[in-house]
Amino acid sequence: MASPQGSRAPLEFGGPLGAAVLMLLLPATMFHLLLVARSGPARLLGPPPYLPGPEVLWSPQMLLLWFTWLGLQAALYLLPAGKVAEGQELKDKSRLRYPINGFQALVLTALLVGLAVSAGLPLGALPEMLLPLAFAATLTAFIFSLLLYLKALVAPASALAPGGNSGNPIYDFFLGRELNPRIWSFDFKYFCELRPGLIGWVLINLALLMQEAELRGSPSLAMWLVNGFQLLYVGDALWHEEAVLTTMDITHDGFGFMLAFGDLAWVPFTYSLQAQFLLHHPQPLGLPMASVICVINAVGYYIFRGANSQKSTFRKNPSDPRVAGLETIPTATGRQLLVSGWWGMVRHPNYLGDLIMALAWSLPCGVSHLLPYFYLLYFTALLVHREARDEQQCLRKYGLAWHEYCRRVPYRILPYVY
Ligand SMILES: NC(=O)C1=CN([C@@H]2O[C@H](COP(=O)(O)OP(=O)(O)OC[C@H]3O[C@@H](n4cnc5c(N)ncnc54)[C@H](OP(=O)(O)O)[C@@H]3O)[C@@H](O)[C@H]2O)C=CC1
Ligand SMILES: CC(C)CCC[C@@H](C)[C@H]1CC=C2C3=C(CC[C@@]21C)[C@@]1(C)CC[C@H](O)C[C@@H]1CC3
Repeated sequence: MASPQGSRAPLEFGGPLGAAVLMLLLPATMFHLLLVARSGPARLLGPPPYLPGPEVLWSPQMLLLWFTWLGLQAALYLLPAGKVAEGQELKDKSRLRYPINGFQALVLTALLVGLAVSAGLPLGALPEMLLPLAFAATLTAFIFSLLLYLKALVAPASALAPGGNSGNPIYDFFLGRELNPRIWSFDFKYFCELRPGLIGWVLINLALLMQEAELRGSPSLAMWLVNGFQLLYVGDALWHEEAVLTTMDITHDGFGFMLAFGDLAWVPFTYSLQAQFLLHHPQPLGLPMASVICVINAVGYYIFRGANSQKSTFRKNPSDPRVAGLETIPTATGRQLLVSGWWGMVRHPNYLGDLIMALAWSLPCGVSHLLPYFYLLYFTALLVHREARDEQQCLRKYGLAWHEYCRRVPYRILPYVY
């Protein structure tokens, strides 16, 4: 089948075989991590301590809890709080509208959870429920992706994504066929990208901190750091929610298993791995080392936020005094590319900042185990692959001007190395 533009889009992620392997490997990896994080040896590459049977994974109560969580986040999404933003222009020249109230959703969730805990909700019991909850999230992702695939069968061609319409059902199920699947104004991809998973990640971290306090009298310094750093990251993402409207996930990728599983299951249950590890493997951390780690996180955040804000300020208004003095390359599309400031240092300064923060999230867990460094390893692979995909898209968009940018800024993520 031809892509919506009329020409075949190149297959990504290793084509149908790659997609099939990833659909098995990603959930298996997530369950492996959940199991080994609580095991004594906590070996990333060793076998899991046991294979959980259906009685451990399947629980109607946990399924209900999971749907209550999704329902709460959906209700907060629909609250008429905050502004409404327009997305990028679509092929038919229209623009979709999106509510920008993710930060309010985070604050309201915190208030509701605070109230529930003071009324006796045992949040510290959540760590014991991670396996059945992760199973419920994975099942939801599979069923949801199937429904999205079926919905795309009746969607107009103009609603299809450039990538996930190869005609191969496995590949298209994985990548997602429809670009912005919606029911009325409820945008499924945008909702999933930022709300249930990211806020769920923070909530799981908090539950692990409370459980540690129950077990050991008070949370450890390492646990405080991991919770603080990751809360900053999630708070920042929701505060700058509008920026997600220009990411390739929203503008280019369809909504299929990759993003449904990534957003709903992978993010909350694997991104909380460091806090899971710390609950079961307490690590001594002195103030001098903690201070060094805080500085590393601050440097990473400074680069990440500086680069992201510089680009979004420039894209909104190139004459803004904060960016007007920067050097640019004109492109045939009428848009310009920044070639000085953060975007003159490497072609993806925001990825560099993100990776430095990833290192700071693992360091509180010490160096005795590889397991807490899983996020750093996975994230490096994800960003290297993502950078290559973005590069291809920019080459198609900007042609010669992109070649000129690559000549002027030769390094992709790490200056003088890569
Ligand atoms: N924690 C996680 O799991 C993940 C985090 N992230 C983070 O999310 C954020 C968004 O990442 P992502 O969506 O991948 O991409 P970017 O925010 O880096 O956006 C890439 C786009 O920026 C524009 N651009 C590239 N170079 C220039 C330039 N020199 N001047 C002006 N514009 C330029 C191009 O789009 P155009 O020209 O059309 O504007 C390009 O397609 C990043 O900070 C990343 O680290 C991303 C993925 C996963
Ligand atoms: C499991 C798969 C291999 C890949 C799944 C990818 C998803 C987990 C990520 C794709 C893009 C993401 C973005 C973010 C979180 C992870 C996913 C959903 C952010 C929201 C993280 C915070 C940043 O400030 C913005 C990011 C946008 C992209």
